[in-house]
Amino acid sequence: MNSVKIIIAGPRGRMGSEAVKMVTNTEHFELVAVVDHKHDGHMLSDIDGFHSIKNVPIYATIEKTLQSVECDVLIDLTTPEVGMHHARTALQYNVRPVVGTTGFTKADLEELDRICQEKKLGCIIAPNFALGAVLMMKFSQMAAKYFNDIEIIELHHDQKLDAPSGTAVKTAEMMAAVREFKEQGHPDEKETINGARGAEFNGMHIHSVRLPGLVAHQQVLFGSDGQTLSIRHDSYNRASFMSGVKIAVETVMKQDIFVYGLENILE
Ligand SMILES: NC(=O)C1=CN([C@@H]2O[C@H](COP(=O)(O)OP(=O)(O)OC[C@H]3O[C@@H](n4cnc5c(N)ncnc54)[C@H](OP(=O)(O)O)[C@@H]3O)[C@@H](O)[C@H]2O)C=CC1
Ligand SMILES: O=C(O)C1=N[C@H](C(=O)O)C[C@H](O)C1
Repeated sequence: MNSVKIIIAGPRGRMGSEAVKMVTNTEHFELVAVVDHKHDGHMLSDIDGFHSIKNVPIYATIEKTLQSVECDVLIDLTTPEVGMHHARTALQYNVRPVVGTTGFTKADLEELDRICQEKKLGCIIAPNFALGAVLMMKFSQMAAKYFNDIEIIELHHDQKLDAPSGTAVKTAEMMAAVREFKEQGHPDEKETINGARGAEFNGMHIHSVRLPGLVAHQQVLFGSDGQTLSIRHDSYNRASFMSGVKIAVETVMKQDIFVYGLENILE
């Protein structure tokens, strides 16, 4: 297999630094550059934590990176506005994006889908790369056919910028596709403190917990007459996401379509 030439945006981040490790430790992957708005012109080996990673240049912008190196795939782990710009630009340069960044709008996803169709290029956006989390979403979707009383509780570290999490939104979308619609809770319920019932999505409620010590966790609660069902997934570190990132990079090289969600590429 030819090696896949990869650029990573956000290499100093919690996820980006783990992705640098995964890519440089994978035989058929080659890290050819990174995008870091704060270290233009440096080498990755100049940065603490990356001293052993040689010959990887840093560019401040995606444009400069794509004009300077030849590459196949962009892995983006930044912020929603930056990630959207990176994905759109990568596709314009015929580079396939694998995006873990969350917080994209429906319009963002539709735009990327449109560009992929025009360019006949693959792009994978996955709100959660942990295989266990993908199963949690799929199991929740299965359960939502039979239990339409549902509450989602997602719990994350307190440095997270977006709420609800991308995973919670994706889970709610997957369940809404099969669930008989129901407005959750009592028809006359009133919040005495704003937000007490969480965010509302298609009649379901999503509760976002932020605490130091947590990494990424989600519980989907189903209720029915005399019974409840809880489906829970926990990520205790960022390495838990990397097998999914690796699969996404391998898959995006063989695809010429837009994919939203890792569940759509797993056997
Ligand atoms: N799909 C999945 O499985 C997962 C997705 N995520 C998502 O991934 C994203 C990143 O999460 P996390 O790693 O925890 O966040 P971090 O804040 O740790 O990392 C984001 C990084 O992006 C950098 N950055 C910001 N702007 C730019 C830019 N213009 N160019 C290059 N780098 C830039 C930041 O640098 P600086 O701080 O110096 O500005 C920072 O190092 C989030 O959206 C999160 O929700 C997280 C975990 C799993
Ligand atoms: O910011 C995080 O940490 C995570 N973000 C993703 C999300 O928003 O769902 C995936 C995972 O939950 C970790």
